[in-house]
Amino acid sequence: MPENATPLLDIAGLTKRYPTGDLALTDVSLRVPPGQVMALIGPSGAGKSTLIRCVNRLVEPSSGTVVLAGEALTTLSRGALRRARRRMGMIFQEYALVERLTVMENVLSGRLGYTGFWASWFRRFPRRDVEEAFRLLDRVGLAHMADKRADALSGGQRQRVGIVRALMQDPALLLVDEPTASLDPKTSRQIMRLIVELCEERGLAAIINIHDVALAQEFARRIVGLRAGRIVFDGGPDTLDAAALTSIYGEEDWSRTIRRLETEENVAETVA
Ligand SMILES: Nc1ncnc2c1ncn2[C@@H]1O[C@H](COP(=O)(O)OP(=O)(O)OP(=O)(O)O)[C@@H](O)[C@H]1O
Repeated sequence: MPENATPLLDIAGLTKRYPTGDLALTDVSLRVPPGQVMALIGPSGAGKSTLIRCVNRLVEPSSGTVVLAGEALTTLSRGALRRARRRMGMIFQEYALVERLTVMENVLSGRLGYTGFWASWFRRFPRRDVEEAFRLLDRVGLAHMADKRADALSGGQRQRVGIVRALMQDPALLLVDEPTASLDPKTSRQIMRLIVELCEERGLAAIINIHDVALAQEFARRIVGLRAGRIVFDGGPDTLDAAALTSIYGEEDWSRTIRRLETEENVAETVA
């Protein structure tokens, strides 16, 4: 990013110490320009989830600042934070769908930050929200599942619903926490491809916490490596070589990990 470009997200000097004494993040600074899809990698316990959750204050930072589109999130009151969170769509590993509700109801719950509580309670969503939900479900190949209960879906389908629900918020930034952790390799690639395509289509930035280095390399334009709560790598996917991987994960034989992926799959071909 050019020095003078205004970032969408500007994290400066972020430190998080949990009440248990665990120091999860130390002085992390990171700027994400609009529309950039960034992968966050690092060993277990490096602080990836903590960093993502400090951005929308699901976890309260101990010190440092998080600024989204010019607004300092770290000092917002509860009400103001609730409004600011509309601009950040969160996608979780475990889908976090309400099992007994339909796909459509789960998707529309993405509008809860906009629709009043009682209107939501009585499921009175504006017509344009319902239309947008159908459009997005169609985009991810799930329009025919709108009336199915969430507990009838496969893992890949659930993650697609989670993605659509996050998009219903009309966010500027997606915070994605291990989106493929419970999925098979083929479905994982389809989900990553879908997230990246949707970000491109909608000019969305994303921070994707992902364990799979090959997937990160294939789909993200920028890779940030965390180790023990500090950023130790920040560069393009092509610069993630054995030395960089060693700095993130420690000594290991990386020759198999950094092989190029051989096959291209067509995400449109199957709805997982
Ligand atoms: N709620 C919590 N209370 C206390 N310590 C925590 C809490 N959550 C995380 N930690 C600690 O903070 C550090 C970073 O954890 P975090 O979950 O952010 O790492 P991670 O890189 O996302 O790991 P993983 O890849 O295994 O999910 C770890 O030492 C962890 O034990």
